[in-house]
Amino acid sequence: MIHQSENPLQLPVLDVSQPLHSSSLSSLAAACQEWGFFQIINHGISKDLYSKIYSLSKKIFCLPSESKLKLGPFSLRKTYTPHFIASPFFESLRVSGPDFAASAQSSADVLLSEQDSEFSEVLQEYGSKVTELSKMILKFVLMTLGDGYETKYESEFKNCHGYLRINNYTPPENLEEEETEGLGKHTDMSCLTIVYQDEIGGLQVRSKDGKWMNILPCEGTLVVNIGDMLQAWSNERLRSSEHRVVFKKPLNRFSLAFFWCFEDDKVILAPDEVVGQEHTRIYKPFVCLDYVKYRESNEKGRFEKVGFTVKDFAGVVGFPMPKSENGS
Ligand SMILES: O=C(O)CCC(=O)C(=O)O
Ligand SMILES: [Fe+2]
Repeated sequence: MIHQSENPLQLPVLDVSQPLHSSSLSSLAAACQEWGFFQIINHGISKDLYSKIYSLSKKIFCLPSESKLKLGPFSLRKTYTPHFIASPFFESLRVSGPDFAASAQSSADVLLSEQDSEFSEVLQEYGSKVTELSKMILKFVLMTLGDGYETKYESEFKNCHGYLRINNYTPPENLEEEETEGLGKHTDMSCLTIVYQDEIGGLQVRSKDGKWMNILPCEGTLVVNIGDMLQAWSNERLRSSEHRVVFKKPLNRFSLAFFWCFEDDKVILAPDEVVGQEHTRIYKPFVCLDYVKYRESNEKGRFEKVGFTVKDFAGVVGFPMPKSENGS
């Protein structure tokens, strides 16, 4: 394991083509507790695959808004998030697994006139690869909890599923204010998120004492972060950190975020051995889909805004359940 040399944030870089050595495991454990973020290399996703997705997606994002809104939040498919929902400068397209090809094709069929299967083929390839990566990384993350925890994979995580969000950021025409947000601070709802960012940069993670730290792009490196589902399941031994995207320069940014999540009907409850005898349970058990709905049913929560986190939803102390949950 090597460390990124750029300032300011030094996240460990995990070589996922190698078995995990004990020194790597301890830096990974420290990063998962302190930042909830780390990076991976030798992951098998080529720049060429990313570039193909980039150019095909750009064709879609360049279409007029009226066309894209056929997939918008008020349409049947709801796969497109237009500008001004998460931020004025952000739009995204969702592609769901495990049949990424079918999901991508159904969006392409609505938007693109010429029949072409390339978009769905490249997304299937990307989706399958990042799914396998998620499984492997999740096992590594479980190992950071201690000996024997990787066995929890089979009993707890084998029904996880993933979806991809293709994110397109367009800066304001006059970028006067330094650090205009392209995507406001939020935590991810997932167990794990894997992000392929381009060379523009702008991704930041918030430290425990509230400082924004840059996660600089580095060719061949993907960013991995822990999401709320794993934070709750691990009784906060793994951290789901707030992060955001800012424009440092007036340049477009393009990223692929893959969310690896528990199945909808999973009851998330930290196992006793994860909680440990000397700790108290921080979360009440909750059904995964209820949390997703809680976030999505609320204007502020919908786009993963802080204030609608898993702790607000299921934290044990002083966090009332939302109205729909307690029947009032
Ligand atoms: O664009 C990025 O790098 C991050 C995107 C992100 O945080 C998200 O989609 O949840
Ligand atoms: Fe995120």
